[in-house]
Parts: sequence; C-alpha cells; structure tokens
Amino acid sequence: MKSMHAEIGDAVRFSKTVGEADVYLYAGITGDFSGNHVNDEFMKKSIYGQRIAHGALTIGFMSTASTLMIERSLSQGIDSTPVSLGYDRVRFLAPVFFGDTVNVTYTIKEVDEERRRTRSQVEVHNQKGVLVAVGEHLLKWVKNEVAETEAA
Ligand SMILES: C[C@@H](O)CC(=O)SCCNC(=O)CCNC(=O)[C@H](O)C(C)(C)COP(=O)(O)OP(=O)(O)OC[C@H]1O[C@@H](n2cnc3c(N)ncnc32)[C@H](O)[C@@H]1OP(=O)(O)O
Repeated sequence: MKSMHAEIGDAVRFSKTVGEADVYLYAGITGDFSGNHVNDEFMKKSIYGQRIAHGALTIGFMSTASTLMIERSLSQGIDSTPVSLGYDRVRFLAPVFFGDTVNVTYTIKEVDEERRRTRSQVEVHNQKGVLVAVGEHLLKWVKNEVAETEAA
C-alpha cells in the first residue's frame, strides 16, 4: 500500500461565507476578542471602516482545505496518518469582512517520498477575486508502524 496518494498539481478547493457568528464563535473559542473583530466603532476609524475576521480563522479555512486533500488520499487507501507539520510564509494581504465568501485553493507543489512530506501552496481569494491570504502548508504522512506490525 502507498504511504501517500499525492502528486504535484493535485488541487482541492473550499469555499465558505464568513458570517458574524463565525467570527464570534472563533473569538469565544480562542479568547481573542480584539477590537479588530468585535468593536465596530473602533474599526470605523481604521482604514478598513468595519470589523474584520481573525487572520487565524482564515488559516483555519486553509486547514479545512488540507483535510479535503487528506480525505481524497485516504479514500484511495494509504498506510499513513497525515498530520500538519505547520505553515510557512503566511501573509494576510487583504481583510476578510463579515459576509465575504472565501475561496481556498490548496495545490501540492512538492512531494518528498523519502521524508514523507508534501508542501502545498494555499491561496485564499474573496468573492471579488482579491487575494486575501497566502501561505505554504507542510503535511507529514506519518507511517502506521503499529498497524504494519500487527499485520505482519
Ligand atoms: C490580533 C489578531 O486578532 C489580529 C488579526 O487577526 S487582524 C486580521 C488579519 N489581518 C488582516 O486582515 C490584514 C489584511 N492585510 C492588509 O490589510 C494589508 O496587507 C496590510 C495593511 C497588513 C499590509 O500592508 P503593506 O504595507 O502591503 O505591508 P508590507 O509591505 O509591510 O508587507 C506585505 C507582505 O506581503 C507579502 N506579499 C505581498 N503580496 C504577496 C503575494 N501575492 N504573495 C505572497 N506574499 C505577498 C510581501 O512580500 C510582504 O511580506 P515580506 O515578508 O515583507 O516580504
């Protein structure tokens, strides 16, 4: 059985409208009640003119896209448990406003069979086509040693 079903150019997409409830749920879960996200009067004075979503929530949407990629690979049968190794070079390039729809594209750019790692480019656009966030994601395809021992 293969350790990973992932090839350069493989891509998945995830789309979601970001509502006020999403931002408040995220604030409640993490405790990040920055005025950027929950204080409309404060934000009216900023260049944004209104509240914006947490950058880390956008990273969460990147993570959702990686899960879609993993599920695709799992459905083809693999002997590993893919886990996130982390994100590199993440930049929040434009704000995500309440009511915006984010469209995440997750594309595999490198496959390292020896180290059982993939590196993917992640891009997030809003409904107007503006690139709001970018980053690279590393997945580690951790070998299922226990399962193999049991099978032997
Ligand atoms: C406490 C928390 O709760 C706070 C938050 O979560 S706030 C919410 C998240 N943040 C945002 O929504 C901010 C959205 N971004 C912006 O409004 C603007 O991008 C900015 C005002 C923050 C940046 O202004 P700018 O003057 O352009 O910034 P810099 O020039 O200093 O840095 C830009 C870096 O982005 C890199 N970059 C630009 N284009 C691309 C691209 N297409 N792909 C990849 N990277 C890009 C650029 O190279 C700069 O990065 P570097 O490391 O300095 O090279």
